[in-house]
Amino acid sequence: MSVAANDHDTTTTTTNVLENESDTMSTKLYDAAKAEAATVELKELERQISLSKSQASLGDVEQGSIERTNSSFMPQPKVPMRLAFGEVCTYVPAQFEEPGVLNSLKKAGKAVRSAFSSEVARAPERQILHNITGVVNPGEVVAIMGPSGSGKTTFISLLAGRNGLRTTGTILYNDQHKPTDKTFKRQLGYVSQEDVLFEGLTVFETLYYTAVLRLPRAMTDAEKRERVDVILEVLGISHVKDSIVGGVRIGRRGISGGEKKRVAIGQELLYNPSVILLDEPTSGLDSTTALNLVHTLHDLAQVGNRTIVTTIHQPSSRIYQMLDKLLLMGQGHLLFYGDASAATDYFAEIGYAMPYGMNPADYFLDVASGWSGEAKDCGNMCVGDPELKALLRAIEDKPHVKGELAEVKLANAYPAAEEGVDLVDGDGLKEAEPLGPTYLTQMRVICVRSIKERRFERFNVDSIGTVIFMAVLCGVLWFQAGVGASLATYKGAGDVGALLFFLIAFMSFNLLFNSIFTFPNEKTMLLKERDAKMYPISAFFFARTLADIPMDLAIPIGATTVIYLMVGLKPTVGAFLLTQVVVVITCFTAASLGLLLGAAFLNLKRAQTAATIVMLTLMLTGGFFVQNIPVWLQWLPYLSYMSYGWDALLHIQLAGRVPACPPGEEDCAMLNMGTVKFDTLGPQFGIILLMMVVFRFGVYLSLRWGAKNNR
Ligand SMILES: Nc1ncnc2c1ncn2[C@@H]1O[C@H](COP(=O)(O)OP(=O)(O)OP(=O)(O)O)[C@@H](O)[C@H]1O
Repeated sequence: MSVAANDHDTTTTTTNVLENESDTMSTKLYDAAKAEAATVELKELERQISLSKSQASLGDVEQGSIERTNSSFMPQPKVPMRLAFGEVCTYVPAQFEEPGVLNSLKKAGKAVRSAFSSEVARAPERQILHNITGVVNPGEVVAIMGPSGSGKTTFISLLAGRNGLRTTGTILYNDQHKPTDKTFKRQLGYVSQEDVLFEGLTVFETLYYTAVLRLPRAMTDAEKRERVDVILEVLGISHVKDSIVGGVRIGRRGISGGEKKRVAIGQELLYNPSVILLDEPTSGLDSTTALNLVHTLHDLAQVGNRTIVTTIHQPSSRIYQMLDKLLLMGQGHLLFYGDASAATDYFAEIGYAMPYGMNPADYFLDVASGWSGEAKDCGNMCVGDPELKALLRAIEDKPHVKGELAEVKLANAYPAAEEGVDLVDGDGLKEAEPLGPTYLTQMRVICVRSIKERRFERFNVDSIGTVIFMAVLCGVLWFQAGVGASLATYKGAGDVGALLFFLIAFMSFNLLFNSIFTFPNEKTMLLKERDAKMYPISAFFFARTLADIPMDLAIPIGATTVIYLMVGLKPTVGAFLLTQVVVVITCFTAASLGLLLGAAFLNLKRAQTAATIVMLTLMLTGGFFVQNIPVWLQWLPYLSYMSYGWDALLHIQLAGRVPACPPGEEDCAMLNMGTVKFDTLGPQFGIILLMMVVFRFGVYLSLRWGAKNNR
């Protein structure tokens, strides 16, 4: 069987690490029971695979060019979900809101004013969804169609609970779960329009890591791998399982656009959700690939009793025939909701008969665009289009309301479950929800995944090359400047002081500017995985911190060793080790500051600008360049971690080795070296470490609250 556990060299190490994790006794007992259940499920799967493969080959013959999918061997979701949405209206600000601090202050001011006034002041808004109502039953595939800008993405993201716009009306699953409920979100599979994938991972790794993060801890590693193989089979991407995803960021081509889309769908299918919501899964695909994909969705809905809603741009007539229900939208209005096969008759009834031989999907898009068959100056998207108004009037006069839509009114009557409040578990959802991976597993997977994802990144190679070049250049320029004889003069001591400042400044520059990339680059992935409640933000934070440690250690230690030997700094083991420790903790503090700026802005351009300003300020006030700082700015050097690092290095390398000062000029040796603030090393270490902890805590807070507001 092709889904038997395979050797995957790249993931074996991780697996071993993950397998070794020890849990508590009670968890083990629970796991054992679950594992038994999972084994039975897998055996059943194996039986179904062979059955369905023979059916699939029959299907190939029957359908000619259409490749039949093997979705029937996917395990069935435990709780079928009926989706009901009633009178959904959504509003956006009528005007673009200028981002920035000033605007935020203005908004805060307005909020305070309105809190004290009886009138509720609301900024002018534009309504983008108008009373969207309908019911989707388990086993159905509903296609949301409409011209560009008609509100498809807005609506499907509302169904997925991933849209923060002001919305009225009701969206309920099984008449009780709101899509935004934290406990329920995991039941929803949502595939967004953009492919949010790690470009540096292979297809198998992408799905495997998602499996470990999403599937119950009771499943063994082999079972998770088998599940991944099943998904690869179902989606027809087994042949690219060891290819990298690829993309612009890593500068490598990988799998095709259609394959990427299927990997994204696979990530959602892995945990076998009852509801799958897809935003334009067929865009960019050729018609046959698109047909195959819709065919797979259709199978998944029918075989597994899943509820599937997908937006679709311009389906071919063959795809259209495969849809169960059509939800047609035009400028945010619901134009039709019901059996896709009944749409043509309905539009003919209200005076919009489809011309003979036309693809119904094309015709409905024309109708929804307010197209009357003649070209207009403003194209087909005129606001207040008279044709669209006429259509809406005709629909209002003779609505296509089936009996089940009346049920939505009932759904409206249900009190919506408040977020965070325990659900009345009428459909057994809670019993169906097994324990996810442990915190330690989450951290390990995110950490290993980050290290693997970055294996293609050029900037690592570039930055190592830059550091080695600069270290050798320093060694040449200050060659043997640190030997005892050179230190016999104030000038010689000053030279070494300058080198030590350069060492601290250069090393921390390098790490700070490398680390500001971390979070802006992973922002979309973090938001996606956070939305799916895959792990707490702290697991991501600790894992990313761990993943950075090898590089953050290797670069400074390597460069400092080269410089130390070439310059001939203090030749004792103690001094060498202390110098390394000072450089490393200063670099960690700089990296923490870089992470903080990246996490606070989550926007590379702005983070880079902020980093340049902060870094230059810290450098100028670090004590080397300016000694007579204006009184009102004299607090600044105390914020410069560079000044503490440099101070510590001066102490280690020069204390007691420079010539004695003439009477009355006790500070002469440090004349060009700022002011040595402490006679011992402890306070410098303490302050740098404290700064590091504060910056890291800031990173955590920024990720926790910042990510939500940076969509
Ligand atoms: N956050 C927002 N702020 C302002 N306007 C918005 C916002 N979200 C959606 N809109 C507006 O709502 C309307 C519907 O947008 P939506 O993206 O849902 O359309 P769509 O049918 O998915 O379009 P397309 O097929 O081109 O993706 C558009 O006019 C869009 O400009």
